Amino acid sequence: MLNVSKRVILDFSSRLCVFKTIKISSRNKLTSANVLCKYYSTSSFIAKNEKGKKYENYEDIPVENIRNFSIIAHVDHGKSTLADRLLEMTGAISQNCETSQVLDRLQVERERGITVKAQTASLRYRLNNNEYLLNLIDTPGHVDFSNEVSRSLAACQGVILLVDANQGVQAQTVANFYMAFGKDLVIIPVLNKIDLKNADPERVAEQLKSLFDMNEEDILKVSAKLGRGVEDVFKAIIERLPPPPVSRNAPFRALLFDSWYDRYQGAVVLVYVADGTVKLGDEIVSTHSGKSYEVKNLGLLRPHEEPVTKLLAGQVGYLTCNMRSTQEAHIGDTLHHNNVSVSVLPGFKPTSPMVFAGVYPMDQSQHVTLRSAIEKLVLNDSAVTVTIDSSPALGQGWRLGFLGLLHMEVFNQRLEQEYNAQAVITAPSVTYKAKIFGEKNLRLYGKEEITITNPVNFPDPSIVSEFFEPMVLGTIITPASLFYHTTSDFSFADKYLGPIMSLCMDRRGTQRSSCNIDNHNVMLQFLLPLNEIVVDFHDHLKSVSSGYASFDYEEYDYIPSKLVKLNVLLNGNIVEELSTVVHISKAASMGRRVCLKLKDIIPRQLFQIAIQAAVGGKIVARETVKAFRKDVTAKLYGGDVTRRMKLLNRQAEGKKRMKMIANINLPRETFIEVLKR
Ligand SMILES: Nc1nc2c(ncn2[C@@H]2O[C@H](COP(=O)(O)OP(=O)(O)OP(=O)(O)O)[C@@H](O)[C@H]2O)c(=O)[nH]1
Repeated sequence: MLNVSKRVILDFSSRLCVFKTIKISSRNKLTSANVLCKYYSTSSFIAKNEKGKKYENYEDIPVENIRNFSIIAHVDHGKSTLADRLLEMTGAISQNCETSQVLDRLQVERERGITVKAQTASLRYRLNNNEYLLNLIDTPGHVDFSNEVSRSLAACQGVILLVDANQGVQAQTVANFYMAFGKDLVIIPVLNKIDLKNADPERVAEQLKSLFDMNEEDILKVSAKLGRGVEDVFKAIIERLPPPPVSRNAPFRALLFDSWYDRYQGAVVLVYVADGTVKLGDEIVSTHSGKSYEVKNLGLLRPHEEPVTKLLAGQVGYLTCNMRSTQEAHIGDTLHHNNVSVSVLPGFKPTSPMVFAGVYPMDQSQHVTLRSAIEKLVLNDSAVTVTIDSSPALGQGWRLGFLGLLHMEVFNQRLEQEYNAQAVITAPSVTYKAKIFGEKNLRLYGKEEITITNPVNFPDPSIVSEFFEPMVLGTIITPASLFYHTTSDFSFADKYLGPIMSLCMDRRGTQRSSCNIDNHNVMLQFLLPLNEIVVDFHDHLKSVSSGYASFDYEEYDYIPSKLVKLNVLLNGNIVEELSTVVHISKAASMGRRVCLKLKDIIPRQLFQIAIQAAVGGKIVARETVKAFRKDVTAKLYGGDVTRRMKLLNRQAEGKKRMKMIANINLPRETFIEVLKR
């Protein structure tokens, strides 16, 4: 029966279908009895250990007293704040701890107020005289980091689905719910921020009931900020979540689900011990690479590193074993003892980068520094793909693949802040495909269908029979009022709905479905070209909806599309780094916008700069940056007009020479800025 609901999720690309099917099946008592009850269940898993026993070591805590869980939520719904409260209430951090959001350790996370990297903390908690080890895995909320969420869930048996009681269910909440539901995890629904004046927990609970078939009595209401109701969260974790399904007597095997780089220890890997025990000095093997290592350090994160001598089944902890290169710590790998065969744990679907951009050193003398910074950062952020690239203007560099634009910006910021490496990042582009024809061309490319990750490699359209571009299925949740004109006819009339629809249409979107999730909120689904949403779609959506609409997307497919390469020319020279691939219908408007943007960004120089946008040989837009005028005749006191002309002619000649040899300096931000609308 579990398979019924899982298949439903896989079979239907539209989430709306999923909602309906789950509802139908639960009505038919198909899933309600077996699947849905998992997160409604209040049957106790409380361990029957000796009452009142306090364990001295983590090793003494039996598997029945371990719970592995994650907090998932839409961005800013309060995951990190709730994590702070859980840490405080278990004594892992002190109550007057200066820095809030303890698990948001990166500088970029604190500055931007977002979680980028999933963090872990092992908490000791006492309930009814029993001591428990609760492993909390904090996850990021932004859609660009959903790979971190999915990895964290692999080590968990349940999740806290946190929803802001003021904002209600958002697009990411829906995505997160289905991610956890698809993995068959126990889901504890928690409404947060009930202290807010505008909080409406009843309305949000209704949304959870109507969208996910949840029971009113299972929904917890808390204020993570004030700590109100947080005790109930602990209780629910212990009572509703099962202990990890592991065996301490079986041979050791562990899932490697995260890693980071430490200057002194090399790669530190985070593991979930699925069976057996691993001790300091043990010889372990990576199933992925077949390499063997000696275990050097073991420990739990509380959330600071606390060394232990062994890690036991059910525990989540860190391990170092002299893994040096970035490739060695393979996310999703199974580690086991040398010469002991074990079955491999299910890994993860490799994440595919959505956005590609060139990364170059500010000048070639910084190449080595930047290379080592990228290598180290990639170890912490395995979603980034790296290939070597070079550009006539920027020299030797790399082409990096990211999960989205925020991911790219965060990567760049981390390069600067954590590794002091300055980089120039070129205009981001998505991956296109093209079908080549002609025997000679097929021989040249070696295959019929080629992938284009860099506009520089855009093939000549005369040898291409068809181009393809990637599409995504976008889900938007926005407030809207429902007005009934007559009993049989109704229509939406709302100040946000219209602008959102036109934004999606403008981005070449096609509407797939719409449904109202309660009397105030509508969920829309659009098929959108990925290229149209990577750069600034989210910002525009927020601005047309006064910040209320939320957006999430999932990969869809490649569809045939009329694509062209838009070149940017400065004084007649193509600047390849600014080239983009666009839909033919957008070439002229995009060209105009890019030219206008460049006109604003490029500083005025002593000579005139012609900015042009061209498709093939056709100029589609042009702007001019006027030269600075220097009054070379200022020092003349009267005198003959020929003297004046002589000075002006000399100046004109100088300018002409300068234009020919001029190397126009573009500010670093240019490459990303020009693409924003
Ligand atoms: N009033 C009120 N504010 C809260 C509560 N919980 C969190 N906040 C505030 O909501 C904002 C976002 O909280 P975070 O904990 O950073 O949210 P998050 O979900 O971790 O955000 P991301 O890491 O970006 O996904 C912060 O300003 C918090 O102070 C609450 O219970 N009540």
